[in-house]
Amino acid sequence: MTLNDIESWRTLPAAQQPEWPDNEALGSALADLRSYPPLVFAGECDQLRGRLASVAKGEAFLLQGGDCAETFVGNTADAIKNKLKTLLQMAVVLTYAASVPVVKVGRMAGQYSKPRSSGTETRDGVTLPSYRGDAVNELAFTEAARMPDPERLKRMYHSSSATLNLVRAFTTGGYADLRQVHAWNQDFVALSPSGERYERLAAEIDGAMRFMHACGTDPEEFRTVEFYASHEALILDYEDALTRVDSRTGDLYDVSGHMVWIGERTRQLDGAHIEFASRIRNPIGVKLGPTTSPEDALALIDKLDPNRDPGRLTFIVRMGAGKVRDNLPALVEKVAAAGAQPVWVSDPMHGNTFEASSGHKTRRFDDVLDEVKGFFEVHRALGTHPGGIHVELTGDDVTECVGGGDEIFVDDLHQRYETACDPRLNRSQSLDLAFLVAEMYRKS
Ligand SMILES: O=C[C@H](O)[C@H](O)COP(=O)(O)O
Ligand SMILES: C=C(OP(=O)(O)O)C(=O)O
Repeated sequence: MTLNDIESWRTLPAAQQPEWPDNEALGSALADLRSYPPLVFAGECDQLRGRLASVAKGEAFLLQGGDCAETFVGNTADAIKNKLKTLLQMAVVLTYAASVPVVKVGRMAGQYSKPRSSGTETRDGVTLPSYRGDAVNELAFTEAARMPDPERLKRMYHSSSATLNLVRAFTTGGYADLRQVHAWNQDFVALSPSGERYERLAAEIDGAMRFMHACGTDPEEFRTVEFYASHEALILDYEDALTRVDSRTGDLYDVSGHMVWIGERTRQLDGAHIEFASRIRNPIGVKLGPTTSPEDALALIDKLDPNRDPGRLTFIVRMGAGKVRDNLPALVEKVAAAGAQPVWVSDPMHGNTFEASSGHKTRRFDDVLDEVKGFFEVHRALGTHPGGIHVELTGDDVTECVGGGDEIFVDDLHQRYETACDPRLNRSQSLDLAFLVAEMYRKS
């Protein structure tokens, strides 16, 4: 393969791309990006594909989560640590309570662009381009802020690099050591019912580890955590500029993240995004919304995973709590009958968004839970593996989704509504979800 092989997407329609006002400035930003070092190593992408192959075979569970939209100003040490801590706590709950190895993938270090329902936003009679993520423009509602600026693509690279650097330090430098299982919860235990529940589980894990230590076993695996980065491959110019030929194999890898996914709005079979994804060797996710037909799913498999490589393709199902039980079975059945074995993951967020009476875009925790339940029920009935969850969450105590054990009401939403795009589960709601999913997993 040569870098020319990645360019085939350019001849096809590419949905949801920014309208850059200055092509010369875009060209210059892309040239800089092409000269930058990779953010991840192709070998790590292969390793993740191996882990996802275990998920596809029913031997592990995928936990994928993070912000709806990362932002440059929100990319602080505390925010990264809190998100990572939340994901580690969820993983511990799932690993211990469901007794299943958990593959940990952040929606982090690259989640800077957003597809939008409408290209423009109108407020008080003023219409401006929609916010498309910090990689493109700014959230502030002014003409200057909403103007796409390709220099932002370089900031996306640098912010992703900084996040990855800290995440790698935390996950290999001692912070993620399983002996810290209590420490991750210290600031939280007294604050929420799920924090207390977690504390009890952490005490059991502590006991088990002391027992193993006393027996002379102190596995190295407890000291570090394997953690991967993923984001939506939305802005194809950026992903293209970060694609490299792997010197080991000669294959193409998008080294902007370990795993990338194609969203519900850009997964057209004859579109540029699927073409781009078909050319790279990274593990690929594709969102499947409620209108997906079995034929769509099979065609996606033929295009993206013609060799039926377990771990190559993850279907991220986001149908909505009211639809998943009706629409998912035909997909899973036909895909299995065709001999394919993608990873099946539930995204219980994107099909359950609504506008609250307060005007905030929100989601009900109960709907989120119900969609995951429906997803598990379908797989249980068909004898297939409910491979994981994909969740929009933050480690901060925001008030963006209603419900949860530490209940948030519509009237609370204004208190800490901080997302740049869609509502995320806060830390308490995320842990609640992990406990409930662990129960479902055990039963299935
Ligand atoms: O995260 C997903 C989409 O980008 C988001 O739901 C789009 O939101 P919109 O419908 O407000 O454009
Ligand atoms: C845009 C997203 O989701 P979907 O493509 O499923 O709407 C997302 O996950 O950020």
